[in-house]
Amino acid sequence: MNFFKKAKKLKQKLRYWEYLYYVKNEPVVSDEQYDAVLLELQRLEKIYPYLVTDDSSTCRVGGMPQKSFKKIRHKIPMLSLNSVIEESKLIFFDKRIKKNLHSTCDITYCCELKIDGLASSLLYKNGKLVYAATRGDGIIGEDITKTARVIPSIPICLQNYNCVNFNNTFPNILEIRGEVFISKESFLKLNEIKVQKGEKIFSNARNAASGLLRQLNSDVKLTSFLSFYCYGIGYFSGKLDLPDSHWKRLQLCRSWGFPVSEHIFLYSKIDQILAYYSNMKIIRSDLHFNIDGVVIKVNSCLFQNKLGCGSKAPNWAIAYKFPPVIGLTKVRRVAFQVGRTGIITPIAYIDPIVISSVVIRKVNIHNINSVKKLGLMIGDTVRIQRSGDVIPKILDVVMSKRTNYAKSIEFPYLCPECGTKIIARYHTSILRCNAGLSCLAQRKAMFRHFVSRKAMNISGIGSKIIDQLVDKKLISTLSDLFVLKKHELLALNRLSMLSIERLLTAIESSKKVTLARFIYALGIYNVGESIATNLALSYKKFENLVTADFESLSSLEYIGPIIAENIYYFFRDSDNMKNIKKFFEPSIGINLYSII
Ligand SMILES: NC(=O)c1ccc[n+]([C@@H]2O[C@H](COP(=O)([O-])OP(=O)(O)OC[C@H]3O[C@@H](n4cnc5c(N)ncnc54)[C@H](O)[C@@H]3O)[C@@H](O)[C@H]2O)c1
Ligand SMILES: [Zn+2]
Repeated sequence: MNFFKKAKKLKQKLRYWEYLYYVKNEPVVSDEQYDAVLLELQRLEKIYPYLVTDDSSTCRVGGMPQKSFKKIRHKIPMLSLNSVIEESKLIFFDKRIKKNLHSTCDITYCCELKIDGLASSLLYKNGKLVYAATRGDGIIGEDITKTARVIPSIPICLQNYNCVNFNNTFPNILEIRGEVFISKESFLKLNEIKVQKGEKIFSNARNAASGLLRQLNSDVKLTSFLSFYCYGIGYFSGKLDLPDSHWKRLQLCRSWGFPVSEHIFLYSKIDQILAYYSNMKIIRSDLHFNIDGVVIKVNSCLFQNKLGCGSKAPNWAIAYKFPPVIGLTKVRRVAFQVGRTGIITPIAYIDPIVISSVVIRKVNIHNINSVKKLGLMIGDTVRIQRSGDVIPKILDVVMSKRTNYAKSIEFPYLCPECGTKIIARYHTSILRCNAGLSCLAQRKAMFRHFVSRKAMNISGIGSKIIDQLVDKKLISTLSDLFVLKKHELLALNRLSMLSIERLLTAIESSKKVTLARFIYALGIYNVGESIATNLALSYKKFENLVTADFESLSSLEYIGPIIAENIYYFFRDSDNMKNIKKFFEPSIGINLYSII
């Protein structure tokens, strides 16, 4: 692949992940995976500067504002931060600052906690809060004024605590910037409430803060779980001259009533900064909120102005992030789970372990090659990493802790669900039950996928109901779901009349669906959410996709020939087409009302 194509692919991938992370609040990859791809793009763009375009994630603040919100244009852009994990890169940052300021002396830095929440901007006119906005894409943010007014630590009116110098006067216009977050305790409470309500829990505290802050109709009780820390002043105007250093400005903000973290220190020697970082890493677990690193900022506002900003981040600050959290635990058993496409995945059941406030009980090991590579045995102690949000992963086996009782893992020869002989493609490391939809595990998985939130989003129909419906042969092809009758549902265990009514309403309203979701819901092999969205955008109409020839499909940049072939043959299969036709018959009437 030429570099231009490669860069284009990386940009598309990053943009899609950003959409899921910032807009949908549903990341599908870990922060490390995202950062690794961003770094790959950065490297490519450094060697071939002509690859740099305005829409590249290396130049943009990722977080396009959601359509459903009123928009607010920031008075000055709200940027992100460049970040480093290695000590050597932090040292290099200090050197670069000195070089750019033509200084041989030490520079004073204001060192702060990097709170893991959402950047927000609060605008005060003559001391009164007039609006609040998210960072959005850095230029335009989402209007969150209503929600911000309910957050207890956000002052509605500025105060004047111990402020001798400013005589009860405030800037006419003052824009405060800070992080909205949820404390560890409130996060747990919030998820308890969600469990009680039978709703999906938030996967981590940042997600929870983002979810609560960006509610369209804010629930006052839940919103009051949010907190705010101020970390700077954006725009200001009026007669007042503000102090000339970032640290003094933070003190002023504190005196106006804004919460400012206590863990803010001024240092000029790099060794002091490294020690600060190490200390914060130690006290991190005792803090009542999550941090994912520290932020080092040039303290002098004059120097900040001289150093200026790039399109994505200021040149005068850097986030020095903590490495991901790792925990040790034991593997108790390994089960083999049959997925929608018959692929059998080893799942390690572990002694439950809490990492970043989430209990982890099982870890997906993907395929038998990974089991072999890890050299994993039952009873082994393993290191588990849960990077930011998403999926936990076994990093390695702690061999020094292996005992004589460790048992080797037996790979199955028969499908654990239907007993069909497994096609053991050991060379490709994939185990697969080829029984297709006659393997009940696969049929159930197909329905679970179809109703899932990112597909048809039919709430109230969980795995247990699907299992019963399939076992009782009430559904066998996807369209059967739409012709389920009340009396059939009444035959299921534990379903009240009310939940049946709700379920039927959910099924009915799922008929109005976007083309992208519908394509994804069909469960074509290897067509995930991203490819489904791209297919919808490319073909615009379902008929166009159905009739697309192989040349057209394989010319798409975002899929390779194998997926193109899967899609092509999926729509050439007479059973598939028979079922698809049913969706659009008047008795069901699926309505593809928009592309994405
Ligand atoms: N997993 C995914 O799919 C995915 C997708 C997109 C982004 N990400 C993650 O998000 C990161 C980028 O997000 P980002 O642009 O919000 O950057 P960031 O979170 O790495 O850093 C910038 C943000 O830090 C916050 N912050 C906290 N304390 C601060 C302080 N004291 N001073 C100044 N700012 C402070 C502000 O909100 C600021 O906007 C990536 O590095 C990646 O790890 C993950
Ligand atoms: Zn099977």
